[in-house]
Amino acid sequence: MDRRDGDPRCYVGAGMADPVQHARQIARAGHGPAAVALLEDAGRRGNSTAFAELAAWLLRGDIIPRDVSRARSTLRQAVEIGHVDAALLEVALTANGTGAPADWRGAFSLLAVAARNDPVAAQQLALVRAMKLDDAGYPSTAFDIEVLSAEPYIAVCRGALSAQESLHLAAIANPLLEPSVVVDPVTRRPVAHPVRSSFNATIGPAQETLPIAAFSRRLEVLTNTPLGNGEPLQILRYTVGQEYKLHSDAIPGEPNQRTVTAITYMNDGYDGGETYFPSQQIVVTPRAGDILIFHNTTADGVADPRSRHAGLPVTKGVKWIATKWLRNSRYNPWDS
Ligand SMILES: O=C(O)CCC(=O)C(=O)O
Ligand SMILES: [Fe+2]
Repeated sequence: MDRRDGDPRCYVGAGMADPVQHARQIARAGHGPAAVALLEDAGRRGNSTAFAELAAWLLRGDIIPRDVSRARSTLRQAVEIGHVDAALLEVALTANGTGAPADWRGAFSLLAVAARNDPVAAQQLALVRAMKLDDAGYPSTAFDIEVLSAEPYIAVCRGALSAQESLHLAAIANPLLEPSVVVDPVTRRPVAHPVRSSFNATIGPAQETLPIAAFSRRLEVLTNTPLGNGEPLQILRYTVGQEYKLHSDAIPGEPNQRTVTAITYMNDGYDGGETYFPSQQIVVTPRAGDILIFHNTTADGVADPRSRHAGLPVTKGVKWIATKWLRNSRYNPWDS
């Protein structure tokens, strides 16, 4: 590597071919402000990827300090000069209220604009158009809920996710799948553990497409829990032999407890994989589109051992679910 690689003066205005690569190099060498200046300059010259890259840095906060409202304005600049992925990211942040209040109608309009040129955006728009929603993206029709147990509360809502919506969730999650982890009770950090042998993907706020944002609002209604209390959606995939052994979704000693869980069965046609609550002797057989909702804590907020549950081993085929853990109070999804 050239000795001068770390010196920003060698790059700014040096006319090198790919300003994004150069900005990354400069940033890695510890010259964040020079890297930002390089991206801004390239963006102003019409390089939409440079603006999109800068917006990503501002959102992540790893290279330069996080600044979500500046990320939003930088993203706007990237979209204005035609960056298609930035357009979808802008939709996600507009709908979930990152850097500005959540604005469903604004997000829908942005997606409609993006859909004119981008088939991926067009497909997402068609999915949202097929939903029955109000002006804020909430379901405009009621869902029937079948209560399986009053105490602890365990209930099922049948047919609450369409096959197209399920495919969309799987398509977004598939490239993000990695071995599942659990929260370490001592360090509170995610760690691999034999209790949970599935693969999973976290759909963070930057990956939350408009169909997924609508789905989150549906879960808010079904769980009677504010949207802002939800952790990012987890998509889990279990192959033969994989399982989630008996556990509580509540986290020991956590002040902002996981009070409610919503598990959406994305497919069926596999063997095994039932969700089992031993203390209630309840076995829920997964059916594509059904949503299982249960409370993990008692009314006074402590972990309820009666809602301990397991995802039994899959014995044939592949099981896909979407799990939403909802907290007692607001949860910052960027913490995940
Ligand atoms: O796979 C299942 O049926 C249970 C999943 C589960 O317990 C969870 O995601 O918290
Ligand atoms: Fe669980």
